[in-house]
Amino acid sequence: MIAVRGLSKEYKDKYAVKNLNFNVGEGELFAFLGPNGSGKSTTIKMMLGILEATEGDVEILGFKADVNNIELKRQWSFVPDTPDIIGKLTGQQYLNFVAGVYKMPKNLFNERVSELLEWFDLKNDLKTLVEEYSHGMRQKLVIIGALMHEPKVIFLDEPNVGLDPKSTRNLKQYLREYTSRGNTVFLTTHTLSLAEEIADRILIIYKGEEKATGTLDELRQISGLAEGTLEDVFLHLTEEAYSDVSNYESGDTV
Ligand SMILES: Nc1ncnc2c1ncn2[C@@H]1O[C@H](COP(=O)(O)OP(=O)(O)OP(=O)(O)O)[C@@H](O)[C@H]1O
Repeated sequence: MIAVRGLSKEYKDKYAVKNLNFNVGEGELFAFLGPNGSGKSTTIKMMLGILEATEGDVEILGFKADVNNIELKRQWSFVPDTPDIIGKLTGQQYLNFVAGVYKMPKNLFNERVSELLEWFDLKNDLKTLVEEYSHGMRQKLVIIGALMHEPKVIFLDEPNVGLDPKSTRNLKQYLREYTSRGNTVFLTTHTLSLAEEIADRILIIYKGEEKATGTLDELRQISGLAEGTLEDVFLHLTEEAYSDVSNYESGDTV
């Protein structure tokens, strides 16, 4: 479903992402984790064809990533880390607009949207202007818009930011059911418990480079923490990122 080969991005003389290689299979929920600034957003943007790679290739559903490939775009969608929607639309108008872009038949649209509105508890807010929505409500509306045409592949960049506990739980359950129907999820999150709960495989990126990839059990083996949580494993594998703080001595200027 997704194949990434030798993917790199260089800014001036610094690599934001260096030589990433991985595959994500049909029906797989793949979590892409890393500390702040490790290269996650840069990688997603290159995977979607929004940002040009310095080196390497990405294939989604067998096609080279290209935002202008409309046929391919109907088969994937993207939930960005900030839910920017035109505020002057109501929730219903936004969903109608997205359905038009994806050319969804009306009865399929009605069926899917009412199901998703139940899942994400937004059905009483559709007549409200988006500019009056809270952050979490906007996030849920973007998620519904991205899921309603049931794309074969969905990319979610920190989708749970701003969601309340019930919505986060519903999102987790929905994504599991979604992959059980053969669809593929590519997820970034800083909420390691969420990834631990639902991911089939996990890639940890650090300073632009792959640190480890595998199931949680495989990551435990790689890190030598047989009983560790994903948080233990993650902090161990990205130790330098956190131990930098302990190198600070009083009297140092920052
Ligand atoms: N336009 C740019 N010009 C120069 N450097 C950039 C640019 N965009 C990103 N970077 C650098 O690339 C690196 C990776 O950034 P990126 O946004 O991909 O990280 P991230 O893992 O998504 O971080 P976060 O978890 O904070 O969202 C960082 O060092 C960042 O400063």
